[in-house]
Amino acid sequence: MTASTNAFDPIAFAVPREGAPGFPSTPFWVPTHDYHTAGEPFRIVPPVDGAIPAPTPGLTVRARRDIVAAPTHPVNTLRIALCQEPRGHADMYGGLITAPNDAGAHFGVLFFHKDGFSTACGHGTIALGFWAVERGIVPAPGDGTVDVRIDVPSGRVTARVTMSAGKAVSADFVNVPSYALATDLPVTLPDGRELRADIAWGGAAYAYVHAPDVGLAVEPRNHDAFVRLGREVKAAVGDRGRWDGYELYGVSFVDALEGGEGVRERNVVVYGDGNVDRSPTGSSTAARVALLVAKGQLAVGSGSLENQSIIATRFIGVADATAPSPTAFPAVIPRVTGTAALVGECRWYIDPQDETFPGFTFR
Ligand SMILES: O=C(O)[C@H]1NCC[C@@H]1O
Repeated sequence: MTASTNAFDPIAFAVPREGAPGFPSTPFWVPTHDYHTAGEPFRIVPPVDGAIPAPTPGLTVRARRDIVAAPTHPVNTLRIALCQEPRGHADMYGGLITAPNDAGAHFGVLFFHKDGFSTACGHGTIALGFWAVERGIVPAPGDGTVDVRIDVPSGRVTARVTMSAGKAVSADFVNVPSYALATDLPVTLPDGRELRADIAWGGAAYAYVHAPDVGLAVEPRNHDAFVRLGREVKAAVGDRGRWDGYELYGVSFVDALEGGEGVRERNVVVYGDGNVDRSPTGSSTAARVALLVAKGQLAVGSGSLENQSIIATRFIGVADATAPSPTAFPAVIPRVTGTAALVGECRWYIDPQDETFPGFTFR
């Protein structure tokens, strides 16, 4: 197998170009650094030469996202090749490192999953904090904290990495302003069942449903049922879940946990088209914090949300500050704490002549 590592530079493609070349017709290799955050995969595609690209004046990460999301765009084809089978699976997730909006951030990222490019990703931000200090992209002290500033489609976020004895041990995802969009919306499932949903924004819009209302415990054995219900709730919420030009991204099925300090919940988020988050979902935890503040169950600067995932990993969410709100509900700056870990370094061979190219999934 002979193929150049540098045959395809996806970052160079994430700019508007007249007559831009399409996807390469010959095979090439793509290196990735693969992490998990609370069990959720995060496949990082670093720049081909290792150096963070310089900003393109006037071109934001949000604009780059909208460019590469076009169905025939070569970076969209690369997303499918890296995310779907045979190199990934229906619940794979990752991020392609790109230029920041300006010199105020260390780098930008285009988040991707099996269905497209998302606007927000808390678990990915936490993984990127670990990646940036472990790769020396952002210098870190042996002990203490360091802020990794990252431009994402929803705005500028921070991964505040805590270091101990030279190792990254946890990271805070400090999000864009987050706020409730609606509470107690009636939702009718295809079988006629009536539910109530709250909607909130944490860089992406989420609907929150009580898991007991659909008769399911938030446990791995129920994941297929949650996939079906997630799709049904998303369709039933419809345009009522649209915000900032984007459709409802995910549905969180929430169960209250007994005892302990503060608010304790276990949830599973079904995002995109039926994708199951193994982590508690960072951006949804952030939106949930804002929702709990709106409902008087958390306060800015006091109290916390312990948010567990379907596999019982956890994030801790707090509201650090208030922010101007574009809705009738209060806006807050949420901070969500979790941990990530390297699981491998890969070198993927992409052959456009392969019979399964660019990829496939069963759902
Ligand atoms: O943690 C998060 O915010 C992301 N995890 C998968 C779905 C979301 O984008």
